[in-house]
Amino acid sequence: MSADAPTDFASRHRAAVADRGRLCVGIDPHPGLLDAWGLTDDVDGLRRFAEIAVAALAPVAASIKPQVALFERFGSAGFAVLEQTIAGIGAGGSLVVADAKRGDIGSTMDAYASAWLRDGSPLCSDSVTVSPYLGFGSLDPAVRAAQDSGRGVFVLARTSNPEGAALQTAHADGSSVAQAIVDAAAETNRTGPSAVGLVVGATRAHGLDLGAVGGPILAPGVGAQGGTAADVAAIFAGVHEWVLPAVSREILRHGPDRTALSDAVARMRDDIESHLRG
Ligand SMILES: O=c1ccn([C@@H]2O[C@H](COP(=O)(O)O)[C@@H](O)[C@H]2O)c(=O)[nH]1
Repeated sequence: MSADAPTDFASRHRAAVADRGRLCVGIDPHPGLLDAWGLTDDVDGLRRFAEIAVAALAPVAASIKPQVALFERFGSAGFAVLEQTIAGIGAGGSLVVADAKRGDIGSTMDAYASAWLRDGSPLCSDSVTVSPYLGFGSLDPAVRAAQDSGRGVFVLARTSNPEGAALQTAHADGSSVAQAIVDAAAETNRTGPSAVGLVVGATRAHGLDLGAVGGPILAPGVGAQGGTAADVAAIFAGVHEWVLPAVSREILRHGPDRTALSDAVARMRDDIESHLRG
């Protein structure tokens, strides 16, 4: 790294967590949540939902994860709201995890890297979720863009949904598919700026050796999917310094009242911190 290279993503993540605690709050504007917040299931409702969520969450959460699919369902107007949401999260002091789960051949992956990780793009975020199932090496353009800019990628390794197990726990060359992804992430972080995080669900034991990863581990599945703070502590024993639990519906159900939303963040964060320290 040159002297003027940006701070790497892992360091930025650690600073955010030291300041605000280990929690990534999702902005997932599901139709049912729009309704529960008294909003219409259209782009006006989406915009209002996102504005309220950003105002309540961005000043308090270490990271915020907009679920891209729930903006994308409104087409270009939804993407315009997503752009405003990403800008608002950054202005509020949270790191943005764009949950877009992108993955393609390398040449196309380069375009995804430009969209989500390069300066000047209206969707540019601090990090983006990516799928390694076209081969870990296909992610290289995104990894390089992240390394060059102090941004990050979160690579799906062992997802929180039950359907993931058949593929991710399959064995090849003496290792599970998920472990091979973890090892590739660890090697990438060992040999360059630490820009690669993992997605490992907090819903069940993963059976992975995560000790060498050297980057944040985004752990969705707490709350609506059944995972608890105690599960996070148990499932991620040995890597507590890196785990970043991700919670969407369990926080958002407290809206639209902003104080209730930010109080829910504080309760969840404190519950997780007390289990991880205990
Ligand atoms: O393995 C994964 C990867 C991503 N997700 C995403 O996280 C949130 C979870 O929402 P909850 O309301 O807290 O259940 C959602 O955006 C998923 O797409 C995941 O759940 N599992």
